[in-house]
Amino acid sequence: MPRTAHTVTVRSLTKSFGDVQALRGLSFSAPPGAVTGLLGPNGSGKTTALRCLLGLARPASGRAEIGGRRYAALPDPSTAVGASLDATAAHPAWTGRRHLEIYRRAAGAPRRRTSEVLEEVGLTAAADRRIGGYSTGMRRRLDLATALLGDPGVLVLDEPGNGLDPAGTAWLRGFLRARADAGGTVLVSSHLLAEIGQTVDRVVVMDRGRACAEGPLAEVAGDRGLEAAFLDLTGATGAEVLR
Ligand SMILES: Nc1ncnc2c1ncn2[C@@H]1O[C@H](COP(=O)(O)OP(=O)(O)OP(=O)(O)O)[C@@H](O)[C@H]1O
Repeated sequence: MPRTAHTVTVRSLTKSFGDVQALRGLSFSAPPGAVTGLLGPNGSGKTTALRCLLGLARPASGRAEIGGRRYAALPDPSTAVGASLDATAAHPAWTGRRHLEIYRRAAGAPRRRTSEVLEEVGLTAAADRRIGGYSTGMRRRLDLATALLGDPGVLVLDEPGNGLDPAGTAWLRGFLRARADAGGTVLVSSHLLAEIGQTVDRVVVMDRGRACAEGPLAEVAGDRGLEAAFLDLTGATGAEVLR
C-alpha cells in the first residue's frame, strides 16, 4: 500500500489561455488519509489545476506543490504521485500487460509491479487481451493501474468515475477509500455530485477558477445536501449539474 503520503498544496494559482482566465487565485489543500474531491461546473478550471499540479501546464503565478515541492522538483516523481488524466494514451493494439510493462520501465519500478497493479485493479484475467477490445471500465482500470506502478503516496485522478457502470463505480469507491484508509492522499476531480457525495471525505468547490468552499463534506454540504450547496455556491443551473 501507499508509501509516505504528502499533502497537496495549491496556493493563489493563476493561469490564462488567451482571454480566458482558467485559474484566478485558486487555493486548496488535500491531506494524506483522505479522499478530497475537487468539484466544479464544466470549465471551472479543475483539469487546468490538476495539470499545473502535475507539471503539465505552467501557472502564471502561485504554487502547486506535493509535499512542499513542485512536481518538477520531486526527486522520484513516480513514487511520489500517480496520476490519471483523461488523455492517457493507451495503444489499442497493445495488451494491457504490454502497456503497463512499458510504463513500468519508464518509471523505473521493479518487475513485480506489473502483476501487482493488474491484481490491484482487478484486470489480471484481461491482461493479455488487446486494449482495443477493452470496455470503458476496463480502460479506466488500466489508467489506474498505470498510475499505481510507482506505488505512489499521492493519487491525482481527473474524473475517474466517468463512463463507469454501477459495479465499476462501486469498485472505484472502495478502491479510493482503501487508498485513503491506508494513509494515501487521494485527489479526484468530478462534476458527478451524486457519485462524489458517496466517495469523498473533503470537498473543494471551484467556481470560475477559484475555490469558493473547502472543508469536510458534511460541513460544506450542510443540511441542504451537496447538490443544493453546489448550486448556491457556483450559481450553476440544475441542467448544468446534470450535464
Ligand atoms: N489548452 C487550452 N486552450 C484554451 N483554453 C483552455 C485550454 N485548456 C482549458 N481551457 C479553458 O480554460 C477553462 C477551464 O478549463 P478546464 O478544462 O480546466 O475546466 P474543467 O473544470 O476541468 O471543465 P470540465 O468539467 O468541462 O472538464 C475553460 O474555459 C477552458 O475552455
